[in-house]
Amino acid sequence: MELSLIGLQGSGKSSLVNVVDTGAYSEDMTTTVGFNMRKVTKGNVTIKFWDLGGQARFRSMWERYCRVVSAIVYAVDAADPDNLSISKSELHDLLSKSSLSGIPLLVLGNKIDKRGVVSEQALIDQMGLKSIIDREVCCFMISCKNLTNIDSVIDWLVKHSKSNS
Ligand SMILES: Nc1nc2c(ncn2[C@@H]2O[C@H](COP(=O)(O)OP(=O)(O)OP(=O)(O)O)[C@@H](O)[C@H]2O)c(=O)[nH]1
Ligand SMILES: [Mg+2]
Repeated sequence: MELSLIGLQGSGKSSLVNVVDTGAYSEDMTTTVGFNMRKVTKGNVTIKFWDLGGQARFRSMWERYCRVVSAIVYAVDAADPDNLSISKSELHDLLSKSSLSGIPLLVLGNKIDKRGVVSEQALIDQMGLKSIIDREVCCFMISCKNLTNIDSVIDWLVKHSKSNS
């Protein structure tokens, strides 16, 4: 299956691929320029991750990398409330593209190991997730650093690879 990883810069997309692949968190990640592709095998499922750059100059290419995927994973820095409104508008812009209609969405509130994290309910509210009604939407609060809920993420991905490929 193919997946795309979207979200603002610094939300933890590359950290997530790393943790899902190797089970280990590394502090010294560098910002993704353009995109990276990484294939990860979990059990008998091979997942091709399109890990996209989150900086503003790369956001216009998100849609192109989402067209063929079985699911879109959208990472949010849950410890940075100031970023939620821009994160919300970028998400809703992306989902408004007709080429992406119906593709399941997994929203991840990352960095819950930090202080000042928003609650899952607040994240759902502030990201406007309840208004997304044209597809399946799921939300988990995670920490790549402490490996919190990474197993739930992997279960969700594996489940969606079976039903969609
Ligand atoms: N405390 C904490 N820091 C994290 C966590 N996940 C990622 N980070 C840190 O957040 C920073 C950005 O992580 P990246 O994985 O590079 O973020 P990205 O979304 O790939 O960013 P771009 O490639 O620029 O779009 C890095 O310094 C990570 O170490 C987490 O769960 N907890
Ligand atoms: Mg990155």
